[in-house]
Amino acid sequence: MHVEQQQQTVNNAKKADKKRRRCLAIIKSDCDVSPSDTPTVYLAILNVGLSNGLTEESLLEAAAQTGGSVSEVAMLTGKSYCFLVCCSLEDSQLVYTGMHNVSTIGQQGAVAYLSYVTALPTLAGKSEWNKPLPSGLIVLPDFVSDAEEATLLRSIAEDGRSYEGTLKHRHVKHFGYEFLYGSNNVDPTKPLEQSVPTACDFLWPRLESFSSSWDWSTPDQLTVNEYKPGHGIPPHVDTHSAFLDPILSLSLQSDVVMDFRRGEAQVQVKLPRRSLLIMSGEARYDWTHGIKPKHIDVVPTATGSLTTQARSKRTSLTFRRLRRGNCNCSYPTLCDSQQSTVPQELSTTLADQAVSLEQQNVHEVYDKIANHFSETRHSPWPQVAQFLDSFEPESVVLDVGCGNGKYLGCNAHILAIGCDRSQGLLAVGQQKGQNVFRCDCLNVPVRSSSIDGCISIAVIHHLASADRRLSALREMARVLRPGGRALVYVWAKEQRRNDRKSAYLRQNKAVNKERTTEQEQRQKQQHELEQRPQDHVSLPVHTNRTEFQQQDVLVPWKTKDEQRTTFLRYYHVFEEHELDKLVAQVPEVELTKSYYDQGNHCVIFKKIAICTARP
Ligand SMILES: O=C(O)CCC(=O)C(=O)O
Ligand SMILES: [Fe+2]
Repeated sequence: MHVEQQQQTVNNAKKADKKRRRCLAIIKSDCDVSPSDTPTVYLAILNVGLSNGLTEESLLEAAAQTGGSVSEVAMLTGKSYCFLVCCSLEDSQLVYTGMHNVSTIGQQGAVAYLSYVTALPTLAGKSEWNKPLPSGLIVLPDFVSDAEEATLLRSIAEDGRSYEGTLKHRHVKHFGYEFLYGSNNVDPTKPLEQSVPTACDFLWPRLESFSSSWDWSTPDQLTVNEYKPGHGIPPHVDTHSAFLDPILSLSLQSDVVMDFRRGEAQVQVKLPRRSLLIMSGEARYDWTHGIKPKHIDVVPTATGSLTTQARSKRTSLTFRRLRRGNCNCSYPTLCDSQQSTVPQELSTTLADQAVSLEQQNVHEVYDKIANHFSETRHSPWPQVAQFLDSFEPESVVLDVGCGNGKYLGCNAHILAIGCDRSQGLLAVGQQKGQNVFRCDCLNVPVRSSSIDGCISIAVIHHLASADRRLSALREMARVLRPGGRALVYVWAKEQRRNDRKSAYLRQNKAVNKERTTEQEQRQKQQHELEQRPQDHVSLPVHTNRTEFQQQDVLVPWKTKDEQRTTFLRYYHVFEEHELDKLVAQVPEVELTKSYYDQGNHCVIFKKIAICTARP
């Protein structure tokens, strides 16, 4: 190493040390946490936290890259630090060396400084445990004895005729009816040969005293889940139309912590070994439940402090009764029987109202938000830039729906022209001297078969009917010369691939949440009401940074000015292969590539060189 480089490394370490000391002083005064000179399983992550855009997911991702296992994350509202509990001292050391003064995390990519600390702050996570339980949720401790636990486990293990399967994170077995994970439902016409084992019968009389709150009837379906330490179950609601209320879950062999969520609210519930969980009413219908895939849980002690608890193998018995019909609960949000409009009807209504809906909730909105929107759109997506680079010099390439024209300067060797509906967005490009003109993507004033290439990035998902989306593709096909190529991006309904969230989902919710005061929240709701399509079909307003529940939605855009007005933009988010199928309906082109890129479905197609000579 050169002397200069050595000097730089030393300086860098000194600087990091100084910053770390400053951060440690803050956590000492904020929450009385002291550093430890020797390794502990508790790590303070300094300089990054909820206040500068760090998410639990991105922190866990960075920690996982060091090879060390983490059992708990404690994020503190409004703080630029947070804490990790590692599974062992070795894990803690791996995370420490892998991340200290190395990892740049959080929304602004700040460097993380790490320090071992003697304990978690008492306030961290503790408030998690002081929340009221979701209404309708009951945990009955010691519902079965040790001996009964053993009997139940034996009877379940002995049964060879039940339906078994292994999911990614756990082993399952069904009695009475098979739960089909593909459709998240049961087939009531196909009872299994083996019904719920009679060895479970002693449980039902014990429930009599509670049954006044529900229409109690003996369960006819049992799902046995076996979790090894580190296994979990993703947050879900048991399909409303599949099962009645309540749902019971008996925990055997190990304690575990279950997370209940409703919107932004999250409640952790400890399920002790041999306890019975009853989910009824709101807890059954309106909250999701799930178990994080961890080895160790952080749980409250009798004295109210927090401690860690290693999981062992856990077997849960979930007892349910089939519904056989539609659900008419009063919690429509998660109810599969009560989705706001039947999709077929909705698409017909949308088609009828497409022009005015697009006018009000696309064109007018983009004209109003043009400047702010443009500020947030500067870096070209790499695969789009790569497509533009694949054209020969002097090629003519049209960007349909070019917005602020960020792709027009990507390849200096081609002639890039752009068009857009929004005058406001075009003005941004015009100021930069770009070749842009105003038109609708359904009527592009360009001669047929005249250009070499086309791109259309995040445009046709703003068209409110399948016919109109198809027409936009036809228009691109028309203007391409034979052999010309087009690239189209649309937003995907699915914002997660291979267990990885798209950038859209990964962006921190906490930051936005913190900025939203109650007054702003009220204002937002007011604006949303004003911006809702007045004479239009009622579309759901999507919650940003969450998965899409429907394909046709209104997505809020909040301006940055003092008013912080919320505008609603109409989107049709695409299912997998939906775009491919549209392309297949355009006879002049062939699909050359179809892929998924960061929450978007993307296609490349080519105009076929049709022989037009007649005999
Ligand atoms: O393991 C548990 O207690 C819950 C299982 C569960 O939620 C399910 O199978 O739907
Ligand atoms: Fe469940």
